[in-house]
Amino acid sequence: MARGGGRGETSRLDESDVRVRPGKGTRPRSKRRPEHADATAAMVVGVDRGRWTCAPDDDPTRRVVAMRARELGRTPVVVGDRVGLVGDVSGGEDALARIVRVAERSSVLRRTADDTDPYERVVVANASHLVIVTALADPTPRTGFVDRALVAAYAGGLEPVLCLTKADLADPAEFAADYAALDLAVVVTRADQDPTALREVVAGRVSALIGHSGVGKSTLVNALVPDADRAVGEVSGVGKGRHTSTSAVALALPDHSGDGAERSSTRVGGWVVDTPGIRSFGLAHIAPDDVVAAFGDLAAAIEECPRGCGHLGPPADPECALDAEVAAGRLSLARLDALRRVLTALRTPAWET
Ligand SMILES: Nc1nc2c(ncn2[C@@H]2O[C@H](COP(=O)(O)OP(=O)(O)OP(=O)(O)O)[C@@H](O)[C@H]2O)c(=O)[nH]1
Ligand SMILES: [Zn+2]
Repeated sequence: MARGGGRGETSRLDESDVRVRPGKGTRPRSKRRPEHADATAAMVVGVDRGRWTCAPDDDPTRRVVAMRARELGRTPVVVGDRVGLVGDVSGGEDALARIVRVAERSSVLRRTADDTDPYERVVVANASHLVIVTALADPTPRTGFVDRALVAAYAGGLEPVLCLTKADLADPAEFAADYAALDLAVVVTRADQDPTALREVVAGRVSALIGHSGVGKSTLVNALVPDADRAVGEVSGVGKGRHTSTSAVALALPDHSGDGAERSSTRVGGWVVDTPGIRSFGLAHIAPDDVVAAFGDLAAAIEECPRGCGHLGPPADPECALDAEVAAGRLSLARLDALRRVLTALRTPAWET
């Protein structure tokens, strides 16, 4: 399921503190895995100044604050990471546990400050879906942002979902049509109606939500997570909103499995990771092949492309094998056009989107 920066290589691709040279893999750090057979399995739900807040699998409604065990060195630990905890995992007021293990990641959502930033930063690990939130109006939707988010999702092993908000202000048909050929789930929401379709997307899994300021992401998060209390319409950087508006946090969805009495008080119905800090994605470290690889059937086709093919077709890539796929009737032109528009985002600086 993991694609691109997925399983098996993520442990060496995710170093947030280390300079990453494009095109040259960093050496895998020798993993000293301490024998903490009794470690408590948990998921990281928040990070704040050297303290990680974790939700143990045996009771994900409990919150355990932990530090990183010294033997992990500077191994990055981010929201969504699956960790092993030892020490005081009671979750009591002054309790402090230690993270002794970080599992390999099945997906990574990365951001950089901009495309020239030499640092890659993983902000969310192990999310299966990336919900790209865009308003249909107020603010005007930007395909550039969506395309860059799609690249980040495909390359990081997340399944993208397009969430079009403020449907009371504009018709979603035209904007959605731009993406229809990508086989991507599109959900449409408006604040005066329950986001039922989105609930179904996020139920029982870990999803990351991203979107520009003002698109209505907090409104959605509050609808999905009744006690989330995300500040709506607050200007970032002012008062109480400031702290909550900068770092990713995983919020537990109510558990709707089983009915009534059967429902357990120690279960959650999935997680949504709100990412207020992410406004853009640095794509400098992503190759066109990483994106195409996310489209299973096309991965084999591009093996016929010349070396270094950017898959954009003529004039940039006149010998791209994807054109032959269209000619042979194995790929629709609409799908190829949509894919190429996303690939173009790789070549477009963030400030032009
Ligand atoms: N007309 C309309 N307005 C909406 C809808 N959803 C949210 N809004 C309004 O849009 C504004 C921004 O909504 P937020 O939920 O704060 O948006 P956000 O994306 O979280 O923005 P930040 O808090 O800046 O990150 C608020 O004034 C909301 O009331 C909608 O479906 N329709
Ligand atoms: Zn090609």
